Amino acid sequence: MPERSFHEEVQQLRVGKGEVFEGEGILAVTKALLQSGVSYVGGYQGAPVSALVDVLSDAHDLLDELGIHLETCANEAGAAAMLSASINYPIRGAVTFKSIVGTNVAADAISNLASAGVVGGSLIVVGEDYGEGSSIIQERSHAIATKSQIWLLDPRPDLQKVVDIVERSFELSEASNTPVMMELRIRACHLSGRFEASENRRAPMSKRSVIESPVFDKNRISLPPATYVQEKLKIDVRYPAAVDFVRERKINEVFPGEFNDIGFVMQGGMYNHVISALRAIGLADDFGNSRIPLLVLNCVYPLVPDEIEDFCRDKKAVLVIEEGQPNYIENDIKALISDAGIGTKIHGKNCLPMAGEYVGAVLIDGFDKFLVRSRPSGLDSKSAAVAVKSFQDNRRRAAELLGGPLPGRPPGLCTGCPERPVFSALKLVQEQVGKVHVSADVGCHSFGTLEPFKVGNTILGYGLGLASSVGLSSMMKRPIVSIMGDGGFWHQGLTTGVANHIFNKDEGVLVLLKNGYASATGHQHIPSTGSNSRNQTSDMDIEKALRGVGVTWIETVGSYRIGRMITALKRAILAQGKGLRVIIAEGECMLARQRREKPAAAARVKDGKRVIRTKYGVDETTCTGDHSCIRLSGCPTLTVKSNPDPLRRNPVAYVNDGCVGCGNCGEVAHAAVLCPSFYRAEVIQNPTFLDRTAERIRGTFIRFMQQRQRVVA
Ligand SMILES: O=C(O)C(=O)Cc1c[nH]c2ccccc12
Repeated sequence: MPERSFHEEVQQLRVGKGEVFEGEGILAVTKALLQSGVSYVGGYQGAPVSALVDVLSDAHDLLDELGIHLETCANEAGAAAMLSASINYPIRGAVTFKSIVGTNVAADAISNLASAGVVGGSLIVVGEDYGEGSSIIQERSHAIATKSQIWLLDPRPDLQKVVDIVERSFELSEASNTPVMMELRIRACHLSGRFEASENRRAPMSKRSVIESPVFDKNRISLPPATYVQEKLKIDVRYPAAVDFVRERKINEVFPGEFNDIGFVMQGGMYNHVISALRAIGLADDFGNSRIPLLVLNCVYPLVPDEIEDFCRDKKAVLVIEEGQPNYIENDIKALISDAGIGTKIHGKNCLPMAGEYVGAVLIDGFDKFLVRSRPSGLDSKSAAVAVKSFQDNRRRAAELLGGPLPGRPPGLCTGCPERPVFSALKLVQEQVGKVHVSADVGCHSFGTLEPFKVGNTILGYGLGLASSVGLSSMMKRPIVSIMGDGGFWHQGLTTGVANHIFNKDEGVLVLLKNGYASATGHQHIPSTGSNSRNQTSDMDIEKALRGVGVTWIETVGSYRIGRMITALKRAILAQGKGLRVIIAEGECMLARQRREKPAAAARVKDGKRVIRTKYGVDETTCTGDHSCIRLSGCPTLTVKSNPDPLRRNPVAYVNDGCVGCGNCGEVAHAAVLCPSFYRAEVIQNPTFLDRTAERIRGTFIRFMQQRQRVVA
């Protein structure tokens, strides 16, 4: 089961016309898709739109009733390719994935789709994973839209607006025969709110109302000479049609203010941040009314020239608020204003930083710079400056009180994670065979590159650990050890990594971490889970797939068996000349396992049944306080506490109550011949008569021995 279940929330997707829908951004998007009459939906999970894929999966009964096909895709390329259904047929569809990395994976299909053009509305909902909460490369989706000439919507984060923009997207797509992309930033995906719903619409063509005969149109094939015509169509027909639609349907919004000789033009997605920053310096009220006129671009590509000109014409200065780089929108607006012969001074990245998320404090600094440069009439520049200064003083004071920067908190593996012992083993085996280059991959295991393991020299993309090793492997003295999760394996790694490695007869070691899910994105099911998102069993198996493409050297080791893992790694590393050696490290994701087992154990305890929980601990009198166990583990429950011995000052290691009893700390201590201070305890709830009797006997014996010790002492 994925990390979050939306079984209750999806009931709201049935609400009808005039009813109020309350919930999260991603649920609102789903409802808007149903109201738009889509025939098919799909996607590949990734922050911040993982939960959108989960919502669609949890809503599969309703989707079925409406005749909507749902596909949980192998990767983003597969998801984008689904939109081909709308090239020849007037059917609407939507797919979702994260950007920018997911959009990169999808780029081939997006280019082909954009060139062929569509007759049915096609929407790509991208999670714009940019800024301080992001997990990936800092790039924008804007370039993807402009280079393929597909339209980019960036709705103001308000659920009614988001729903409206989804519905308009399909109309825009159909009016301009072009797929549309809608970017949702991290915070917008998880924004809660309400909107007035309308009825879900059944599509005229769907799996409940099938297409009688296929359409063939050679002009829709992406091959020359059609591709030459398609490029001309993009420029001469589709682009102007999109501009007209955006203008006529008033996709962008103007909010008047009182200081009319200045204004802000912003990406729609920036609106909430801008308003709260303005409010903090007294330039917006508590209801979100700005005193500075605003042009909010819910469509950031294409721009509507006359809208921009009309907004700017009577103003002496305008600030463009555009997050990330390069400053595409600002440069386009400068060109438009210059071509129109308008004298307005356009500011942007000269006041705001070129890179990084525009959080409140960043915006306030930028507004300050803009107001100083533009000197709007009627605004008491002193009062704004005073507000800005008091805000900046507070920040400075907070920094002083902290006395220094806060310690960094790199992400790490969860308590009991089956990947931790594998990284401990990889660290330990290098003491025996020498240092190896480790080619890391995307997934939870990418945290193996950070403290305390620091195992992993490069990361090149999802499922690309093995593929990225082959440029270097023939030049390395020792084999490269590549890492791949089962998520990455099915997303990309089987073909680009494994098959290609065998085909080229490359040398190397692959450690395949099989935890059963796409864990980092929220435990979505993958072929090696054993069932799909609808819980239909699947009989797909990594080992069979490996053998199918010609891998013969395969060893499966339980993830927590560090001694065995070291032996297997050593064997694989030393088997030079044997091609690809694969070690499958098998151990279910502990987070998923705990989510399943904890409620079951709690229910058994409640029923009065006997339940045993294993917990590890450190004998504080034996611990020397050198903390080598912590350096080889990084388990969040393995921490320190004051040394109870008044003669020793080093804090001792300590296992807190979060321990799930995976046994890694003890195994590591044993494999590394570290120290004998780890013990394993069994915590018995609802003990039986036998348990109590055994406990009494043990207690009596221990007390007897302790008394003897005191006598001897
Ligand atoms: O969900 C995330 O944060 C990820 O980075 C995972 C991910 C999903 N699709 C991808 C495509 C390329 C690289 C990473 C991912």
